[in-house]
Parts: sequence; C-alpha cells; structure tokens
Amino acid sequence: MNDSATHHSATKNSTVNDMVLRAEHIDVAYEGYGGARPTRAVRDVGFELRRGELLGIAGESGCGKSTLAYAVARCLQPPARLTAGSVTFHGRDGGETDLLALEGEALRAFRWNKLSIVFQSAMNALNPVTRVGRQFDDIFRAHRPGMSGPERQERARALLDMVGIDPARIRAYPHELSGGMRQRVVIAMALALEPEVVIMDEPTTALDVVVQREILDEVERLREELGFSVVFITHDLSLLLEISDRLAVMYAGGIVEYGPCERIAAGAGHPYTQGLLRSFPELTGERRALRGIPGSPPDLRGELTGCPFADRCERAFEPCRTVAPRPVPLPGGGYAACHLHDPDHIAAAAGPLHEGSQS
Ligand SMILES: Nc1ncnc2c1ncn2[C@@H]1O[C@H](COP(=O)(O)OP(=O)(O)OP(=O)(O)O)[C@@H](O)[C@H]1O
Repeated sequence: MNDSATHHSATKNSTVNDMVLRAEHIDVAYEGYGGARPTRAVRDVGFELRRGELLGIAGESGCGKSTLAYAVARCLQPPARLTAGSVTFHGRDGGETDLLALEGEALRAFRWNKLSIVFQSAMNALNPVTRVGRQFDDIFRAHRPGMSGPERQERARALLDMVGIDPARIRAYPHELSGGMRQRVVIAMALALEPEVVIMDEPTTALDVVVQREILDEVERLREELGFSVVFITHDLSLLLEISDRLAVMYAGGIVEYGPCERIAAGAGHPYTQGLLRSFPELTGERRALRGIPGSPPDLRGELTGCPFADRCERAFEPCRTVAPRPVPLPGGGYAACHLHDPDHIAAAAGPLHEGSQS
C-alpha cells in the first residue's frame, strides 16, 4: 500500500495545515526467537491525523493495531522493531518534528507534552501504593519543573474535576477508586500537559457498557473543549462508527479500508469491512465481539502473496490470490485496498464471469 498516505488526503476539508500527525510506510516486526521467522505485524501502513479529529482504528485481535500505535508513539519494546517508515508531527506552533529521530530526554518530553498514550488496561498501571495526587505531582515535577507545590496541587485537582472526579479524591489510593474512576484518572494524566495528540488503545474495553459510554462522552466533551486529536483503537467497529470522524480498518498488518465514517457506514468498500459490519447487530442492539467472518487471518510470519483476505473472501476472483491489491480511491472519500474496485482487475474479471453466467 505504497500510496496509502496520499489517497485519503484527497478527502474533503483536508489541507496540509490542519494535519497534526502523519505516519508513512510503517513496518514493524517482532523478531523470532531461536532462528524463528519474524512476525511482520505492521506492513507499510500510513495515515494522517487532522487537528481535532478522532481517527478510529478497527480490526480483529492480532491485526496489528496496538503495534502500530506503539510504533507511532515510540513505545515499542524488543522484540518489536520498527523496520521502516516515518512519523511527522506538525505542532500548533507551526514546527515539524520527525518523531523517529527523537531520543532520550527529547523523546520523553515529546511524549507527555505533545503526544500521550492511554494503554490497554491503563487503569491497572497506576501505582497502587501512591496516592493519586502524588502521581500527578510526579508528571509535573518531571515536565514542569517551574511549577510550585500549590500550583501542582491546583492543577491536579482541576484535572480530576475535568474528568468528572471529585477533586477531594486527590488523596485516594488507586484501589479506593472504581475501575471507571481509575480509567478517568489515567485519561486526566494523559491530558495533564495538554498534548495535541492522544492515542487511546482500547481505553474502555475492560469496563462495563454504561461506564464505557460515560467515559467516551467525557472524552468527546474534552476533545471539543481542548481541541486535541485522538487516535482511538478498538476491535469494536460499531463503537468506532459512533465516535470517529474517520476510520482505518486493519487486517493482517495493513490498512484495507480508510475513509470518513459516514461513507463507511453507508457503503463499506472492502469485503472485510462489510463482513465486520454484518457481524454485529444494529447500533441500538447490545454490543458484542466481532464474529461472523469464517476462517482466520493469515500467519504474519513471512511474506503474504496477493490479498491477505482472499482465503476468507466470498468475492475473491482471479487476481486476489496472486496480486497484492493497491489502495483504490472511493467516491465519498478514502480508499479500499481491493481488486473489486480496481478498474484494471474488474475489467479482467468481468469477461469470464459474464460468460460463465450465460452458459
Ligand atoms: N511480543 C510479541 N512477540 C511476538 N509477536 C507479537 C508480540 N506481540 C504481538 N505480536 C504479534 O503481532 C501481531 C499484532 O499484534 P497486536 O497486539 O499489535 O494486534 P492488535 O490488533 O492490537 O490485537 P489486540 O486487539 O488483541 O491487542 C499479532 O500477530 C501478534 O501475535
């Protein structure tokens, strides 16, 4: 998907100036142990994040969503290794930062000040033996050394208030808070230094549906108020359709479909996205895990030939098992990496298929 980062830039309202983050041609591999082949978890992925938007990244477990997020936030740990790609941050101040070139202190500062990440099960990552206030304090001491003690206190209380927690809870230990409250604390921490981008990796999956909804509403409100952009990762496509401006659907390490939410909800272009959409009930129904596409994703060790979804695709035709699909722009914005939309291949398929149906 070599030009994935350029196709969607043609969608409406896009200008270079309103872009805050651009990732291009990202490749990440997990090194195999003892001579085993590496797992190529992310394969030539690109996306743009616009200022103030919520970009949803969807896909089944194991498709590479978290690995992509960690790569973009520079949080990858061995055995994961970024093997190709670039990530550029366009600051509000007009400055441009090459994220992959940042090291040491500059990287640490960037991560809290400009871009923060809320990890999967982050609420369990709070230090259990340290009061909530102290955990905010540590962030400010490290990144805002000029703040006085009372200023740090005041700011921490304001942040708690902002995410709907009584500021008096600043003295609480994490175990004294419910799961939902702990997750709110983690979100408040991620927002503590007013970053321009927040990456949220399954931030509410561990919570019950009501609490999940409350927290998402809170994130929406804060996003409007503070103007940060969000990359929101979840396997729950129905949820993403509700909250995202644009969506990227990942499969086997690559983005197979990308575009404005309304277009995808009204007419998904990729059979995989269509399968995902069919696999959950209407928005008013109860949410459940994605199911309903027979088969399983390919082994990500080694090369993939043709379309990685071909073996599971009801509509696979001649080129799908041999030729890797390119991203094809779709009416309504974005693209699908699928031969069904590629004029070259549709033409090739139309003849035999038509003849076959006549005979
Ligand atoms: N530490 C690791 N070592 C080897 N392979 C890994 C490691 N972590 C992840 N992988 C592989 O990388 C691929 C992508 O995993 P990743 O966690 O990014 O997917 P995901 O879409 O975020 O899934 P989930 O929603 O389950 O977190 C998977 O095939 C997974 O098996």
